[in-house]
Amino acid sequence: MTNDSLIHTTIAQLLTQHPYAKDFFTLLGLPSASRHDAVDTFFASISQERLDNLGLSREELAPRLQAFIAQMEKLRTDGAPSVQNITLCGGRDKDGHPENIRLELRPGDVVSVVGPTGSGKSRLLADVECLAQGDTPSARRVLLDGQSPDDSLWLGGEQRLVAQLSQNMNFVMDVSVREFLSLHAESRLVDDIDSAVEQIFSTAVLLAGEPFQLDTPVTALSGGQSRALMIADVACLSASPIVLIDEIENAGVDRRQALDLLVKQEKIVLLATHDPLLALLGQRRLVIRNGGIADIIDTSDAERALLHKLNSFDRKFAELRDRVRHGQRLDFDLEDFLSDCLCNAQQSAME
Ligand SMILES: Nc1ncnc2c1ncn2[C@@H]1O[C@H](COP(=O)(O)OP(=O)(O)OP(=O)(O)O)[C@@H](O)[C@H]1O
Repeated sequence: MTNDSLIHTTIAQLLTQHPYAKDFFTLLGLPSASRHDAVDTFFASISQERLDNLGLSREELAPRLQAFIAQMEKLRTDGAPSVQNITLCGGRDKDGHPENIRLELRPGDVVSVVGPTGSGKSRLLADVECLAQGDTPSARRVLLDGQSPDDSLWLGGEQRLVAQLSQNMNFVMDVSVREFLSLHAESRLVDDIDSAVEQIFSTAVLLAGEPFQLDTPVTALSGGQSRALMIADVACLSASPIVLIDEIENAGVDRRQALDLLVKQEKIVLLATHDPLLALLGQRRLVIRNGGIADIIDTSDAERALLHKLNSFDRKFAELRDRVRHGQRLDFDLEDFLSDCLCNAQQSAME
């Protein structure tokens, strides 16, 4: 739309084509009665005092509106920032010893980050998050498509390359799950907000295992539900191609499904964990010792086969957790329980 045709159209028509322009008009103090006015009529009716408060001249309004629409359309059509690979270039450990690694990760890669408490797992995730360039305590560098990222990538907001899901997630907004998801979908300029909200919500409920409702206030969600909601949100809505997860074991989330979901979206996933089942879900694991990557272990076929069997043990343990959660006693025969576990494991190994 040219500047000229834009200012002669009615605000109502413009909002049908570009719903996000509502924010622009609201800032200028649009009363709902003015929606049937042409854009230029509305611009002419804005008081000089309001323009002075906003630091704008009347002549600037039309070009500003056009630039705003162009920028929003660009965001809408550009979609996710794309990355073919990231390269992690070693820095040094806590004693200053060099970390001799150069690790390339591609979309769909899941890498676990393992190591004792305090060894530096979170530091590694933080280095990826800030796209470190030798400027963090570990002196690591992160390259995007083989190059140092350029400054435009530190824009933040929704075009961010990296999404982080951390263990401590507290909502501070007093809104319902529906409002929270709608706001996010709106800010991502999603066309069909209701379907996006439904999709994220049903995925989150599946992951959480414990049902909640669309009108539940986000502040009333349990730790596991909040985490499930954020994982579903990142998987279904976030444009970020890199996802960092700091521990999902204690959150009552179906961890396997959560990871599968992220992998299907062709994200690069780095997952710090102490849990053997999660660690084995990655194609490889980075072993952190004293602040440095001490080893890189590729998950072997034997480990994958073991994981399959251990998962059936885990499902049996999940039944126990459920019983405890529902206030039941754990009075069962241990021998029977173990032979049940083994039988399931053998069955799943044959599938
Ligand atoms: N290479 C390094 N050089 C200097 N300091 C480091 C390095 N790696 C980690 N650290 C520092 O060591 C401390 C512990 O690291 P971090 O919190 O990453 O450990 P962690 O493995 O995530 O621990 P936890 O399992 O308890 O979450 C932090 O202060 C971190 O900044």
